[in-house]
Amino acid sequence: MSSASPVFGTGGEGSLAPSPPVELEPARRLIIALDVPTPLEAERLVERLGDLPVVFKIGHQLAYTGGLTVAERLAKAGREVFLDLKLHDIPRTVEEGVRSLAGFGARFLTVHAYPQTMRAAVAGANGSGLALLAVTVLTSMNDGDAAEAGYACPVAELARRRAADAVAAGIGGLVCAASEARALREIVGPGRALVVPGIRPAGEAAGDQKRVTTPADAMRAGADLIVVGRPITAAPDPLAAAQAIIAGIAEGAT
Ligand SMILES: O=C(O)c1cc(=O)[nH]c(=O)n1[C@@H]1O[C@H](COP(=O)(O)O)[C@@H](O)[C@H]1O
Repeated sequence: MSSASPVFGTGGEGSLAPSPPVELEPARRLIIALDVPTPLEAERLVERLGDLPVVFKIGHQLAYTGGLTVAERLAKAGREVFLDLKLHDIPRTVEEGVRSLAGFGARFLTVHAYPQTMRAAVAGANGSGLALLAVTVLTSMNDGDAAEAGYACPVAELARRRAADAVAAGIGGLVCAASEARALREIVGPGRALVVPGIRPAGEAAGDQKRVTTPADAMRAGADLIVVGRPITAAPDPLAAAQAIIAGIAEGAT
């Protein structure tokens, strides 16, 4: 296992192999969402966070203003990078898109948990170091939102179904809410990463998130890594906010 893959080994299939999780220091379990408008602001934020060995996530907001270049620079500097592009398209487009993204040196890439999409992504990532994470049900959704989108089952059941589909497709990890983490662990076993967004330190505004949990509770529920955006990016002192969250990770992991 290389130092660039501290959580789980790569399966050589573009996914994470079901191997035992490795002990990780708490900071390595924190994924910070660089949800800012420009590469310059992203780089300033990274600088303010100093040498904390966190994972940096680049999503839609930053990717469309040059964020892939930021990803490449961070990866070249030895930082862990997560491309959160949530791919979902016809199989060929997904497979070739993943193949193109494999060149940026990122460690993680998200796709939506549709069987056809996941199989195509696994094919595209084959032979690269890119670990695929399938987004089960967005943490901004509750049962009412799932019904509005045409799903006849609660989000917890939809997440379970998608987790099973992800295992069948050979995907190595899932993005899920902490409320589903225990049930999904039963489905995916110990070797696949559970990545949990919707994290709010006690007392912080949920904003558009509907299935939220504190850092410590997410770890207690079985998260391998947690994703945090606004509680850090909007904090007056992002480094202090990140350190408080890392303390919560350590508390929940013991
Ligand atoms: O894939 C993700 O990272 C993701 C999945 C999900 O279900 N919910 C979710 O919030 N995210 C991402 O996690 C981050 C959460 O940001 P905050 O709500 O600001 O902490 C955002 O970048 C979202 O795009």
